[in-house]
Amino acid sequence: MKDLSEFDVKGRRVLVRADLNVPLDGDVITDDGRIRASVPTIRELADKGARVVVCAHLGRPKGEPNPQYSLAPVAKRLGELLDAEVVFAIDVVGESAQSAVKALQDGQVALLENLRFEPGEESKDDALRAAFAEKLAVLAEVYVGDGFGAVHRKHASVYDVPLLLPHAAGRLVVAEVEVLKKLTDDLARPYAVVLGGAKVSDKLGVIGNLLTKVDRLLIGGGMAYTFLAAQGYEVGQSLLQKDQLDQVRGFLNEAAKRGVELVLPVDVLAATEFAEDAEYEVVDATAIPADRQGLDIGPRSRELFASKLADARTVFWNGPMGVFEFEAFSGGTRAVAEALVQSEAFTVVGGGDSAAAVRKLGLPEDGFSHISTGGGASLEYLEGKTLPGLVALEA
Ligand SMILES: Nc1ncnc2c1ncn2[C@@H]1O[C@H](COP(=O)(O)OP(=O)(O)OP(=O)(O)O)[C@@H](O)[C@H]1O
Ligand SMILES: O=C(O)[C@H](O)COP(=O)(O)O
Repeated sequence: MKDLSEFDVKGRRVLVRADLNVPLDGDVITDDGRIRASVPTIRELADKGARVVVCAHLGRPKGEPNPQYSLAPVAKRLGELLDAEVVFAIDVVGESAQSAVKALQDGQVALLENLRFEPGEESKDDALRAAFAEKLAVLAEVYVGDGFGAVHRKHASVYDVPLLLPHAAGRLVVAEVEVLKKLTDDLARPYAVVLGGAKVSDKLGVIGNLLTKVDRLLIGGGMAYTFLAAQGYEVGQSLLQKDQLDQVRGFLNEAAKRGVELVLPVDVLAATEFAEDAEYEVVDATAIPADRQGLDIGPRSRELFASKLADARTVFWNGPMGVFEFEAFSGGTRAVAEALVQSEAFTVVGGGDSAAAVRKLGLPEDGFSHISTGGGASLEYLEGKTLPGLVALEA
């Protein structure tokens, strides 16, 4: 990948694809980690006199404008972190974007509205994506790929635009790849991977390959219920990926065959509803009442997971163990995070919400070897998949 210092950017329009997909409560950013992580590249370009055009996505608005997913609060926060004005375009490639870019002076920064307001961004139709990519590409003369959390997506701004413009990798992408490489090369064993979170269908896909690499796989969070259901247990109203039950049964067999220890929760906090103040009880993971949903792993599972992490020498963790945003259901995530902080292993946490959880729970960031901005992206990297955003930067 080309380094961005290989380009003379002074006076040139540089399109930076960042991952600014931060958690929001209304229009309040609850964790600005991904914005902070994007600052070094943007600042370096601005300091060198580039006219910096930042583009990014937020949430999954499905190809049409939706004020709930506007990047406006992110533009404000980015400006505060840069200590400079960030001009916000209220569309992606329309009049507002074009005039904002045209008006940029050397060293100034603009942020375009959410890329996913445009149907071309995520389209599986190559021609539609290419047409949108053209519109983005004309806004700039150079492309810098720095949205590590999105490099696993074959989206216009990640994959097609760098093929149209001279391109370089940003500082964040370079740093992330450097650390994650250590987890694919010569790693110290036992190697444990902890998976949780809510993007169950996305992340179940990586398990097949992970089983060829890890010694232990711990499954918590929203992921766990499809595994429990695959073993024939009732999971009530918990997150469940019904169409992937057969696939999960295959993983259970494969793990047994390969001697990979697959660790599932033995108890869960079963709540009456998805709410901060929901009533709940601790139940065996094999006996979740039909009208309840598991919102966190239970106390015995916390101990079990911590014990399985205690002697690991390499640990990768993606996805909270429960709905950590609700105090009552944050215990499992805290237990795993604390186990990693106490461990002497090489520990990597990946994912927007996982990293946010570490900070929200007040754990020291330097208690981990690396906190990655990528969840799905780092998992797919570890799985050995070729990632479209990296392929494009290497071209
Ligand atoms: N049992 C559960 N039921 C419902 N939601 C859950 C459960 N456990 C965890 N979650 C939710 O999972 C979300 C995080 O999942 P996600 O897969 O997006 O992780 P991530 O670390 O952000 O990774 P990525 O960067 O790929 O998005 C949190 O908002 C959390 O509340
Ligand atoms: O949160 C993430 O993992 C990245 O920003 C990618 O988002 P996505 O899973 O909605 O593509």
